[in-house]
Amino acid sequence: MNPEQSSNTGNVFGMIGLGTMGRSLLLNIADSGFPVAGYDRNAEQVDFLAREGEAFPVQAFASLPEFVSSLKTPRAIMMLVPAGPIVDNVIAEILPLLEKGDILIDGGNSHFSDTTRRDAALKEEGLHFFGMGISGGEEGARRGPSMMPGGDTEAYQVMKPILEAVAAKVNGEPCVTYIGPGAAGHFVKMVHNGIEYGMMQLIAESYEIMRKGLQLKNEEIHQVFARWNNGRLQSYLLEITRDIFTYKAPGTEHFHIDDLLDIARSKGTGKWTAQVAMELEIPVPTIDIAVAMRDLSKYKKVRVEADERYAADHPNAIKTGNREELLTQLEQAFYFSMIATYAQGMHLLAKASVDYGYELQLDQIAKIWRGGCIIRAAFLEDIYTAYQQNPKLAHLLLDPQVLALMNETAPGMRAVVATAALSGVATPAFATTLGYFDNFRNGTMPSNLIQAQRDFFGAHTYEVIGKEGIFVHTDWLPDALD
Ligand SMILES: NC(=O)C1=CN([C@@H]2O[C@H](COP(=O)(O)OP(=O)(O)OC[C@H]3O[C@@H](n4cnc5c(N)ncnc54)[C@H](OP(=O)(O)O)[C@@H]3O)[C@@H](O)[C@H]2O)C=CC1
Ligand SMILES: O=C(CO)[C@H](O)[C@H](O)COP(=O)(O)O
Repeated sequence: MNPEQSSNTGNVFGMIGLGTMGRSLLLNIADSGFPVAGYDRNAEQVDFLAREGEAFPVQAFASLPEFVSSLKTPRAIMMLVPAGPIVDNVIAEILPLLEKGDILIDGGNSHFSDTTRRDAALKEEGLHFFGMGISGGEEGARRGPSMMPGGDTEAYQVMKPILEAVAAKVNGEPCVTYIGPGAAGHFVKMVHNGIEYGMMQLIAESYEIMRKGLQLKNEEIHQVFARWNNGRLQSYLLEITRDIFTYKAPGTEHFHIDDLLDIARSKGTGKWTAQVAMELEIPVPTIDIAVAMRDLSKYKKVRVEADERYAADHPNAIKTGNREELLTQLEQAFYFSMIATYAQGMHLLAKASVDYGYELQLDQIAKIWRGGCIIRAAFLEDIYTAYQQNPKLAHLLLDPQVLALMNETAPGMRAVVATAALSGVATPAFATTLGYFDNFRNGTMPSNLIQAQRDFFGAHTYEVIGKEGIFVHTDWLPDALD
């Protein structure tokens, strides 16, 4: 570290990585009147910022030492570079240029275990480090994202005025709050993305029911999503989906959605959510199936071959005399599944809070997700209210208002899953979510049989009703070895 470079004047904030997110967030911060600096290893990005930032208090640098020297001390620097080893490389490059007391923020989608490791290593160097999830995509970063900072509280207090100024606002309140110690911010952002995966899969399955099952045209599908988004299902993801179904590429007469290959890519946050949920033994099946279906989508060649071989025996068109009735049921099924997906995510957060010591306040997390982020939705207001009323709520589905909504929408959910299954329309996320719910509300699961089987073949022992905590073994075939 180099103590020669201390300065009480200069830019109050610096950004490393001037791509989609970094440039947009930096311009947002500059928009609020803070003098800022940006650095990228890519000269084109530096030029782009210099051009776009002409009207703002922004300086763009192609040299890391010059960038660091331009910052007021203690320095506040955020990295918005691709997650993984690149973050470690950037830290290694910048460390010799920093002083004790400087603040380094990782605003990317880093895995929370990397953040835990970096937090410990940078503390040793006398730096204040914090991991912060940012959501909202390019437009959110530029106009107002939802931000999930965790880790060093001292650093958060320094950054708070800037973060609150640039965050999205709901009812005048900023969509940013201190999330918790260590890697809490990145953990919460990861679960946000897991919920995002679940919601996107449910929307895709609704599209499948409409286009293949009901054979609706894109204009009609647009109308349905528009109607949903005007009601209780209102959400950012439905809003953009509605608009996707009106877009025609310049010079073409057809809808662009029909040109897109049906292979869904991913950067990993959904998979990490599913992996961690299994580690923590929290069921998040809607998120699991969303990850699995993105994986299945990649097997295009095999799917096409299977389609040709199986198609005749598995028609997709839904034979219904009443299209409007099915669309009403679909709206209910979507709301039911949406609630269950958020409930799974909140359940995971509650467990991680205990096991990892994150001290999460679920009401505050729901509150900052109401605006700016990709999973913002009218229903987040209900989640916020539920955890405000009962911070110790064991599961969102036990909240009385949420319970009433689940009961009201369950008939539509059952009708959609049954109709789709009988017609051969693939709705794995809807079906899985219903199965999750039906076992969640099941006081006597058939798991006693699994225990009997485990004990039969492996002498794994089991508990007896009324004697929980005492494990016994039975010789299930007493005469077999005689
Ligand atoms: N895009 C989105 O909607 C969202 C992204 N995120 C997360 O934010 C982070 C950034 O994403 P995004 O802005 O989309 O990524 P981009 O790829 O658009 O931008 C990353 C920038 O970082 C630069 N970079 C890479 N390595 C270095 C380095 N060693 N030193 C300096 N600059 C470097 C890249 O330059 P080069 O072109 O040379 O590689 C590029 O300009 C990721 O972790 C992402 O997961 C979070 C929320 C939303
Ligand atoms: O964090 C985000 C939004 O909240 C990013 O857009 C994220 O990269 C999307 O995930 P994936 O690329 O895996 O679909």
